[in-house]
Amino acid sequence: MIPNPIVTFDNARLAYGSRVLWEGLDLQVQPGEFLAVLGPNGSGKTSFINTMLGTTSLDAGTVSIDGAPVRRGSDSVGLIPQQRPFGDNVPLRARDLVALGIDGTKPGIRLARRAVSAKVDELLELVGASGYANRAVSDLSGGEQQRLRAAQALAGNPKVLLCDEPLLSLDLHHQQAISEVIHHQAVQRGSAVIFVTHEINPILPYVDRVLYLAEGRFHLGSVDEVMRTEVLSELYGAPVQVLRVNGRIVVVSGDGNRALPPDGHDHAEDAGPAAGTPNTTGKRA
Ligand SMILES: Nc1ncnc2c1ncn2[C@@H]1O[C@H](COP(=O)(O)OP(=O)(O)OP(=O)(O)O)[C@@H](O)[C@H]1O
Repeated sequence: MIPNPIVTFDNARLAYGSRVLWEGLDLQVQPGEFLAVLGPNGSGKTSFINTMLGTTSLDAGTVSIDGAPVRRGSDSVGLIPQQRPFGDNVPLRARDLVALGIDGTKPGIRLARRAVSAKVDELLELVGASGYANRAVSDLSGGEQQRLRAAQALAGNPKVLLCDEPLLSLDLHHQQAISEVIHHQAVQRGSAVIFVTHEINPILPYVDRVLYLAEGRFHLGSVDEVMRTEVLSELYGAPVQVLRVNGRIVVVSGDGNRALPPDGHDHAEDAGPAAGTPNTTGKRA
């Protein structure tokens, strides 16, 4: 039996002024599903996440979580936000930050201190952060802080786990480890994972479907359906080649000379690739 979807977009549209980011989006995400969201800078990936957090409103259509209209601060939704360094004045240790994900926003459901501490230890271990559990958050590197954000989001065991470029500042080893932890959350605990990324390769083994946003349009389907030369060329309105190299996906600009990340965006050159090619906190909101 197919379970009820946990996230449902119905004929959804998001525009800022005259600029349409996406429209006509019908999407149902099932518990345990892993959805990757790709697209070039400014295509609307973070805005898509924000509509599920209730911090950005659709201008047509609906989005619901667990059968109810989206609302801010829902316990059903967890977020690993885009990386922003914590300021020097954050007076927290690593373990305090993770603990906020357990009891920070739930008056009345406080666990005994010892239980919280054990749970924090478990989460720190999961993301490979036990070694700096007692250090001040503001003294940690970007990647170390990002692993804590992942632990904090997992602490609430959310039905929907929103991840906004969670691997950005991580080294390869920790990209792999955090991807595995997030996949485990989907498979073992049934969270629907919605994972915004510029780099699909670290999560390629786990992705069930891809939502690719570009040029005010989108394409939704399996990796094999979406990450294809014809599909991405049509989406961008310019020639792109999608290659598989040693199990990795490489997107190459239309002239075939330059490899781009799988989102088609040339991060080394923000003006975009060669002419004629695609240009390409805590806990809950
Ligand atoms: N509140 C807002 N009002 C007007 N424009 C906005 C607003 N929020 C975002 N935008 C614009 O909408 C576009 C999409 O932004 P968004 O952050 O969703 O893109 P993104 O795909 O996540 O980009 P990136 O890959 O760079 O993180 C951008 O051009 C951005 O400037």
